[in-house]
Amino acid sequence: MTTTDRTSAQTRTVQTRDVVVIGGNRIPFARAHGAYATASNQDMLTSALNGLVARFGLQGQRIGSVAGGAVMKHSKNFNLVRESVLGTPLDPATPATDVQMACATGMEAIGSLADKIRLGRIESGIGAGVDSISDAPIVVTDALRRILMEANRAKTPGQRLKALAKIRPGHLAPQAPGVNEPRTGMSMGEHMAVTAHAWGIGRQEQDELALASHQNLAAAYDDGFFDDLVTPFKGVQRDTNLRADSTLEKLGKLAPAFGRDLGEEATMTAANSTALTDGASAVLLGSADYAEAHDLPQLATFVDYEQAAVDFVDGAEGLLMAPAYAAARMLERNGLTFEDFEYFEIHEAFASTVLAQIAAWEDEEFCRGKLGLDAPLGRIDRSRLNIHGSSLAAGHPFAATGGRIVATLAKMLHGKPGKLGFISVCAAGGQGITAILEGR
Ligand SMILES: CC(=O)SCCNC(=O)CCNC(=O)[C@H](O)C(C)(C)COP(=O)(O)OP(=O)(O)OC[C@H]1O[C@@H](n2cnc3c(N)ncnc32)[C@H](O)[C@@H]1OP(=O)(O)O
Repeated sequence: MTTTDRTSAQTRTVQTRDVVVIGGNRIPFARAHGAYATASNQDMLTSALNGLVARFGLQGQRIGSVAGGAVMKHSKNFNLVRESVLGTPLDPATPATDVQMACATGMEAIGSLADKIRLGRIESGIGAGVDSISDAPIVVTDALRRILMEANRAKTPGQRLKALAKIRPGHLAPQAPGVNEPRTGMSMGEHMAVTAHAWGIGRQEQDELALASHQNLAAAYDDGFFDDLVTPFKGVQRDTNLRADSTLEKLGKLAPAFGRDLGEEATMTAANSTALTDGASAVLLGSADYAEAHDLPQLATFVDYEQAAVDFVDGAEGLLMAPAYAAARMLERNGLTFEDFEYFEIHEAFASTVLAQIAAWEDEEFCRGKLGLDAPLGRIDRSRLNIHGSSLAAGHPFAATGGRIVATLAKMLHGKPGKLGFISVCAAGGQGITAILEGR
């Protein structure tokens, strides 16, 4: 495709080209405070990158750019991705960028790299993400922070002691880490409980979706689908959250975890919500020329992606509903409808997130009033949804989920030229990303 890029000084023609997904890799995801309790973000990300390097023979190569990040990050990890790259056999001249867009971090990293490749700025890129709940940074009180900074600036031992002597027991209370929205103080789960209730999403359908996620993921592992996508880490072979033996009956007995103030109408449990998880993923992208020159597979084309954000603070919209808007804009731009897609990968932040997005796309009033369409956006064929499992079963190490999804979908589309796959990932802050892949 050719586009004209006008600047004040000159007019130049920009040649854009296909971006191909070459393949992905991740470590198995592990429930928080479990198998990876002593692993850091850097340990996990380095391991996921090393797996990718080994799989595609990238040793010694200078990759155009590595972009990625973590949602929960220690301040010492200001250059997390660069430090992780330096722990791999990639050429140390490979630049790296830390990206952050909450649970859409991995998708944003991959999407922005795809744009750079499309424009010819780089030939290859690795989009990556990692998160550790087990190693979440613990924040101290403002008062203690100020005292420690003063002690740090002290020029003599006496000054340092004088500063430290100001510490009082009350200053030592740690601030517990949490997945709360700063503007509302509510957790993601509590926000989603409000949205699920507003959309009338029932307990049974949430439990069914959760059960299907576990069954599909277990089947995919058993069929060997993940043999080339997941490398063992710390002796773990499969995602530790996966429960192949779940039943609808067991799920139906669980007490509500969120929205308890709704009483009998509370529907969200530990099983139909994602578990707190540790893990990392990485995806290799390139121009078709790069893939050909290095004799690398071309699983799918990364066609397009779209960000959206909603105003959830005033309650006008659900916190995790931004992908509803991104999808409408992205489909319109590409002249597509849901009927054109072979597969749908919708991140299961909660079962109700998936179901509320689907309900919104089918709802005439929402689509006319909020999306500005003449009719509902369309139906999603549920037999094509998350067919190899998703976050409810695999777990959701926030920034690593985008890479898991892109690698899974690209592999599903491989050998199906022209077939399309749809991705939706919601994120904290009322944000979200959707994307389109096309089989090659
Ligand atoms: C943009 C986004 O992605 S937003 C999403 C961001 N992520 C989040 O907000 C994380 C949300 N999740 C959480 O906070 C936590 O996982 C919670 C609160 C839901 C649950 O936490 P916990 O209570 O520690 O969960 P736990 O694993 O102990 O499960 C509770 C019970 O449910 C049971 N259970 C959980 N899943 C299943 C299952 N699939 N099948 C059967 N039983 C299950 C457990 O066995 C446990 O039973 P027990 O009490 O008899 O031992």
